[in-house]
Amino acid sequence: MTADAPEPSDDPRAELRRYRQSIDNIDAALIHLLAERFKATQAVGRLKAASGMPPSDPSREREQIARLRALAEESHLDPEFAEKWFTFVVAEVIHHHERLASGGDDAE
Ligand SMILES: C=C(O[C@@H]1C=C(C(=O)O)C=C[C@H]1O)C(=O)O
Repeated sequence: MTADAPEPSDDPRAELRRYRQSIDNIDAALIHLLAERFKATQAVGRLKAASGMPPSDPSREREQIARLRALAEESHLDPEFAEKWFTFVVAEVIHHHERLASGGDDAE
């Protein structure tokens, strides 16, 4: 995905507004993507709870981190940031899985 820079203008406030429209669209897309990701991970959590699998899978996470760091480098995004983002999200996922494993519901 690329966000084209708005045409430079002699009205910096208008230029700022156009950048912010792109930022708002990107933030909305990220929220939708995260919601879909959590739907998928909640389904995994229910499957694991029903079949006695542990909430976390460190070897899978290591593979994901290696993949995401490589993707980040290709995309000129800081790989450290990509890993921090992933670790933050997975911690929340595992928290949900632990709740499901102890018989809790899967409300967010
Ligand atoms: C979703 C899973 O459970 C956990 C959460 C992961 C994730 O959010 O990507 C990855 C591995 C597991 O620690 C899974 O095992 O696939």
